[in-house]
Amino acid sequence: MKIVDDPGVVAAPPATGGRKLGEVILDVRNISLAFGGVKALTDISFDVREHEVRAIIGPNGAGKSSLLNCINGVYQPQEGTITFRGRGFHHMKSRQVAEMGIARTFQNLALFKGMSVLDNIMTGRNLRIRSNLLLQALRIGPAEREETRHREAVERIIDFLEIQPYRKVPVGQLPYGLQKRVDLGRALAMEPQVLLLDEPMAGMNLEEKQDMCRFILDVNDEFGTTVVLIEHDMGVVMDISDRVVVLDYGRKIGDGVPHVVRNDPDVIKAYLGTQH
Ligand SMILES: Nc1ncnc2c1ncn2[C@@H]1O[C@H](COP(=O)(O)OP(=O)(O)OP(=O)(O)O)[C@@H](O)[C@H]1O
Repeated sequence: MKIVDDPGVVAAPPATGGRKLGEVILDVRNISLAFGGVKALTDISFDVREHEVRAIIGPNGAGKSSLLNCINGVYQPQEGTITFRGRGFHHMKSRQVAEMGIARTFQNLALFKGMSVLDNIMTGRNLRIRSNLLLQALRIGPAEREETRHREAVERIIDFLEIQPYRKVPVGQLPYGLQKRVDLGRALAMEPQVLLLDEPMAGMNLEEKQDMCRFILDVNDEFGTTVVLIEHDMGVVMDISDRVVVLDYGRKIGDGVPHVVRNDPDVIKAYLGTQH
């Protein structure tokens, strides 16, 4: 196994046009995860730097989603540690991880299809609602002011993602590409420091993919949000990511800047040479 890990690479100008990367914000060390006899992840280590776009690639079943699930508390790895800004978060529930500043989108959309775009994105604000349920229901005093603040934040996200015409439309009636955009909006509503995106471009046509790439880079740029994404489209990975982790059969087989990873023989053999 050859690890293409060059710690100096982040100092070099990234492919995406001179993004300045900060300190390590997320550090995954020696993570192993098994489901009964199935080893989903074996001894995985990698870090994510502040403001980075970090891609995770690998063939089907390589362990990519399991890795995101470990980071956001859906799965508890049997071994290893994960730290966020130097703070370990073993045995934290997904909600606590989200409150800490790590939001997630899912491979299969987790939206409420019968609810409007606006209300779906509003669900992302739940973490930030402070007033009690009774005040919220009565919409009085601080609860009313708070709701106004949340609605304004949601409207800003709707403008940012250019989905104003669909604000009141039930999400289930929108084309798939727009539903993915709403899903991104719901995650953004949590005001995350790190955004985990599980195949944000899956099932999209070329134009939808270009739009989604632009939005991801804009989020990264304008809000300074660090992005970790799983993606199968190699063109997208090469274009937008600063560094790439490559998994195969639950092990890390590559880690580095896109052009180095792309030319690594082990990666080519495991992933790039096969159809996905
Ligand atoms: N909840 C689970 N129970 C049992 N096995 C699981 C579970 N989740 C994942 N696995 C297994 O762990 C391994 C890694 O799966 P995972 O979904 O993380 O891969 P992936 O790289 O995201 O695949 P894909 O690209 O197909 O989404 C597979 O062998 C899978 O069958």
